[in-house]
Amino acid sequence: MFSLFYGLWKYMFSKTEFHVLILGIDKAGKTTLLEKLKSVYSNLEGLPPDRIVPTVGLNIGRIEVSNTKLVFWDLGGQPGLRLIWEKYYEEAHAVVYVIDATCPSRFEDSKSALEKVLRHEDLQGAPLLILANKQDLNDAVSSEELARYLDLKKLDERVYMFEAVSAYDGMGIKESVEWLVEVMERSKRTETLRARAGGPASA
Ligand SMILES: Nc1nc2c(ncn2[C@@H]2O[C@H](COP(=O)(O)OP(=O)(O)OP(=O)(O)O)[C@@H](O)[C@H]2O)c(=O)[nH]1
Ligand SMILES: [Mg+2]
Repeated sequence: MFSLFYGLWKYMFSKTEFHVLILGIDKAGKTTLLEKLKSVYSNLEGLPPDRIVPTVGLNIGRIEVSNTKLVFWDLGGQPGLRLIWEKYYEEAHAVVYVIDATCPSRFEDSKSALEKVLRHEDLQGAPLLILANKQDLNDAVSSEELARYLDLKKLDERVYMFEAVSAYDGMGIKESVEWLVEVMERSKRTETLRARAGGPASA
């Protein structure tokens, strides 16, 4: 009996936890963004940019926003490491796709890597936030320009947004996180993941 009440109590009062996958090609600024998120939303001081090295494994960052826990998974974007991305798709509630907005010569690479992500069936229905990063630099293209450059097809049914950010000065970070929380809370994808984990289909 106690365990039944405890289970119910835990279900009602424990905070929802969402998994957010941070993807993008190498040097887009994913890890710098993760460290910025930690600095903005937790007491922990994130690593300064000059101490961040290219990612080979997985970096994890946990933050809390109102009553919601977010767990960010940051993976390496070098070509040989992109094969690992799909191992994390099944458990992800949403995807943040980071693009270096100052580097048009790599937009094509970014676009094809993103299209491959979107084609994967394990990510069906996952909300997508595309970040035009490095806005602190003069030559960064805006989020609208980036959207035009990418000209993504296949976004039809997906909930998505483009946002201009800077992982250095924090521009656009709060708007991004607010959007993510809002869409994940009411996404069909979240219901599906909850049902798979054995919880009620909606809360
Ligand atoms: N000016 C500026 N530079 C940035 C910003 N974000 C990242 N950088 C720089 O871009 C470079 C790559 O940043 P990382 O965070 O390591 O990139 P990444 O996407 O994690 O790269 P991989 O781990 O190799 O996939 C570093 O020199 C960063 O300091 C930004 O918002 N503004
Ligand atoms: Mg990295």
